[in-house]
Amino acid sequence: MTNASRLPSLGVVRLPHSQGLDLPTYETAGAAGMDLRAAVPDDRPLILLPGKRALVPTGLILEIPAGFEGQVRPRSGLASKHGITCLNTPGTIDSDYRGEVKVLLCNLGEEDFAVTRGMRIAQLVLAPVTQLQLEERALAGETARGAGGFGSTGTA
Ligand SMILES: O=c1ccn([C@H]2C[C@H](O)[C@@H](COP(=O)(O)OP(=O)(O)OP(=O)(O)O)O2)c(=O)[nH]1
Repeated sequence: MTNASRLPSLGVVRLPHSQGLDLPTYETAGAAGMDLRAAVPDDRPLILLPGKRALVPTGLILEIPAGFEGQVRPRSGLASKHGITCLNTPGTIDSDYRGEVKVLLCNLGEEDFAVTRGMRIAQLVLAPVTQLQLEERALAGETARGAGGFGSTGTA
């Protein structure tokens, strides 16, 4: 049995505008994220002006197994070379979401950036999530930290 066949499966549906594009892929054996591709038209790249944002279609619907989420994260190369990031990073893909996965790209660089068809624009990390039940209490239990936070332990 290979490693891949032991993994829980991630369902994927290709919408018409992503036909012909490669599915998201783990680029290396140990990659945490699979790269998501832009499903923009071949003849109409999306031009992202400096300081602007755009919801970029992937043309994919995912069926993430219950107990997991998808995190849409920026690619560090695009960020360091062009200032391209995901505005809402990490974007959350809920396991019960059945709409098209989109990537909220933002151009923090100084130059126009062209998003072309098939460009690997972000990465999807699947992660386990836990839901807990909220239980209202009159007082919070005591701890050594108490209400200290936001730098209360210093930096040295
Ligand atoms: O980068 C993202 C973030 C979210 N989504 C989709 C999947 C997610 O399950 C849904 C809702 O996302 P979220 O909960 O972050 O958005 P919201 O603003 O709280 O909207 P809602 O009221 O629909 O939950 O939108 C994306 O396609 N890309």
